[in-house]
Amino acid sequence: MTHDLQITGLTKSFGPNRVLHGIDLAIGEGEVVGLMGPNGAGKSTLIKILAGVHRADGGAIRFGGSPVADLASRGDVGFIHQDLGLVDELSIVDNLRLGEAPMRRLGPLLDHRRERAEAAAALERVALDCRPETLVGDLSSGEKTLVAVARMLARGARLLIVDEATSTLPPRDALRLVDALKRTAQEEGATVIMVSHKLSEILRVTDRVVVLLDGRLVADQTAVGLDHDALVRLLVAHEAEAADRDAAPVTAPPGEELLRLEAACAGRAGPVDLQVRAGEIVGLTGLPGSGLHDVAFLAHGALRPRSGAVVRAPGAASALVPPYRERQGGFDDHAVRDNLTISALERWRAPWRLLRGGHERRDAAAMVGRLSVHPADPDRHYGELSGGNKQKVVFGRALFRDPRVYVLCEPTRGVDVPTRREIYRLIGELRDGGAAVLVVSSDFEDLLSVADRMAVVDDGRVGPFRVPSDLSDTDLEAFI
Ligand SMILES: Nc1ncnc2c1ncn2[C@@H]1O[C@H](COP(=O)(O)OP(=O)(O)OP(=O)(O)O)[C@@H](O)[C@H]1O
Repeated sequence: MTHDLQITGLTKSFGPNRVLHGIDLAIGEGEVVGLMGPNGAGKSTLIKILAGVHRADGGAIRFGGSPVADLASRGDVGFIHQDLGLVDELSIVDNLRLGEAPMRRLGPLLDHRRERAEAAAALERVALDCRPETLVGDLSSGEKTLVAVARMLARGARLLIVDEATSTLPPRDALRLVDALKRTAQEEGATVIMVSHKLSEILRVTDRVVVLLDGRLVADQTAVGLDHDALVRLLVAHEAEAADRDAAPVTAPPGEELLRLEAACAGRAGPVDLQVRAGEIVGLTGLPGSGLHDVAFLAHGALRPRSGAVVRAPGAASALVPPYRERQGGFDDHAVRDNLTISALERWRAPWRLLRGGHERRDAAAMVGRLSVHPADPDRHYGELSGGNKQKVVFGRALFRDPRVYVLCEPTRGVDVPTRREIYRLIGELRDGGAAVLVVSSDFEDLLSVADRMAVVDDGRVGPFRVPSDLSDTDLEAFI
């Protein structure tokens, strides 16, 4: 059978909220299609309908010419989400075989040799140079994603649907993954649908770009000849502004020191020496496992130093945007408003400890507007927001605390292009308002856009600082 996918007139509402307005999309065998669009556009909802998590209200899905309700539990379709469904404590070969009948030689004798040989062949298909006996827990996040892809391919997947799997990966791992997907399409004729906000990935590997906006398909065009600016225009539907890298000029020299780490050690970080002054944005980048986020937790005070010291100027409070909004982000069953204001309730306290509910509501609504949270309804449950919109709420919560020190981990993870710019602008505003800002991001493009000086964290230590505008293309390649 063929493995082309045809979606016609697909609709979906959550309560009164229509999220997909009749999507028509046909994807041919062997195509690599980038599915893009702003936060809350309906991309994940579409993928979740294909995966059988949600049921469409109307429309039809045909796969290989036959009508299907969804593509769940089909061997020839593989879904890759951020949760890869791998078991860290098992080897690669055991993970590849998980849920399958063991290979046997004769009677009860197991054929481990054949299992290993097949695992090695599966790893070769995704260009992962690891021994099949390696424990999955010892792999980097990118390597784990490649194992998940290898498992799908080994089970006969011909259509791979990849939903923001690269947003938590460092650049080098993200490139390995998208290149592996491209190769399976080119060499094996597999079809790939890839949801991503990362323009460079989309431009690197896709044949075609499809854009969703407010639940409607607003653009569907070949990626051939598409460059960065044209893609941005397609996404933001207006003239591309100056390249992100040119943003945020330094306005005033930094002032007093607000945060200092002195040979501080905690978790995987240390010893770290670092100063951040008022009116300055300091950027740190690094690979997962480098201790990057532990430096952030130390700086914020979420990790106590086991040796050395973390010193903040008297009265200088700190706010943290944590790196993993799924686990550390917010309270799913509470309103967006509560999630925004919870860490700063003192702002709205009246005498006798009463909360000025009206002021709180008004300010939360203004923050929802300022960060373009979609839908713009502070009473909506946080758990109902799309991933990128959750990220905006977590950012807004830090802004409400209005501290003098900000520690922002992965501040743009999963956010769309216009919001990424808005967040860069806000970070610039914090600096210009006299805050000390530490941006900790495995996406070094964040730092190129906002940081006044930046360094790489490796093996828990902070390397030499560089000014982003002084970095040559060779320096940038070294970052990737
Ligand atoms: N379980 C749910 N209940 C109610 N509304 C929901 C639910 N899931 C999604 N929505 C709403 O559907 C809309 C589309 O969300 P979806 O997650 O599909 O967006 P997205 O394009 O994937 O965004 P992002 O880029 O931020 O991940 C949003 O307005 C979201 O609030």
